[in-house]
Amino acid sequence: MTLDELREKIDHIDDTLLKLYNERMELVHQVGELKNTTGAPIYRPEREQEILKRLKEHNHGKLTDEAIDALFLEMFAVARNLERPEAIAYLGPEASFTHQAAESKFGAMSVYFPVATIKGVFREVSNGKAKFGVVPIENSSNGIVSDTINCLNDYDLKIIAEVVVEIHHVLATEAENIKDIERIYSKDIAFGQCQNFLSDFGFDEVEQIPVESTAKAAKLAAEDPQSAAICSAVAAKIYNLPVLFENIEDNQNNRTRFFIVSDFENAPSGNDKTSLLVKLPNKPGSLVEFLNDFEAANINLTKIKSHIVEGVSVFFIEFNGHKDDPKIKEIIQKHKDVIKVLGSYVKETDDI
Ligand SMILES: O=C(O)C(=O)C[C@]1(C(=O)O)C=C[C@@H](O)C=C1
Repeated sequence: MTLDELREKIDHIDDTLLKLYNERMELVHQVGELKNTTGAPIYRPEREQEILKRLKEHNHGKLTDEAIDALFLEMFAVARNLERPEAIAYLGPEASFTHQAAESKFGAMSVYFPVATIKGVFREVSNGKAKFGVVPIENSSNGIVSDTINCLNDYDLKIIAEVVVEIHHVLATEAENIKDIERIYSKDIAFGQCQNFLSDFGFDEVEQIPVESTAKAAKLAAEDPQSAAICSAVAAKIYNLPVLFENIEDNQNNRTRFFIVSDFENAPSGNDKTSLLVKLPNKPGSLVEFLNDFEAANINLTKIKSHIVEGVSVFFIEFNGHKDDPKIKEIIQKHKDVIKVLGSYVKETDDI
């Protein structure tokens, strides 16, 4: 076939796709009307998961699973906006990794606003200014984010989804030569994650200036030609800052996991994870006794971290399954005085 013939066929398929998209959105609109009369949540991660799973099973064409995710997640985001536009608060500033995490779930069409602190994100979702909040919970190199645990303890919001983002840093600068760089801006954690690069390239001697975020670092470096920023590629792009080195992090498998919080609970999807906070009495054996119940019920714990909340030792525990699964419900009921269920949500990852 000639190029013109191929393009003619593509045009025809695009017309059909457009018609089908509109037919789908017509139905979605009706779903939205139903939900808006009952007050049911618009975002149903477990339903989206079910659709994606079915499509991947039925797929015999050239599309990879990742391509199916990319195409359909964006379509779901458009659908949700049509049902009822809902704002998303994320730990800012713009172009932060949290912003990236938010966009990977809610697509390009949603209404986003950056909030300066994790507590602020929880506050804006609690007071209804945003329907969803996106906050980091842990990084593969730096561990758990205490502020997020504290807020999960203090606020009455639920974790409704998790997202994992691969963290890659770049060194971006207006300077033409490495020798001209007199200062490097970044977030303290990012400096920590790029130690090998900094010493291998002789930046040990260069002044390192910690700022609130890697996005802010990019902004400052764009205004100061004798400086550089350690930041994300997205932040460098936003501030028009040329990238000198890519992937400068020590651990090339550096990932951050984020939680999406909101004011509703998910129904089971068949592939869920649950997060809990447990405040156990300070007596020997109380943790073992608690964990034995999980073992006896054959529930696979995926995480257990101790943490201090307001001077009291608590455990942040995660396991496979949904809080309404009968065996899990029983354990939660048995320990209800010491447990706070933070949420059950579609499991996206095992290893962070
Ligand atoms: O099935 C629903 O509850 C819908 O709102 C429709 C739909 C979709 O586009 O298929 C949109 C948003 C939800 O997150 C899940 C699915």
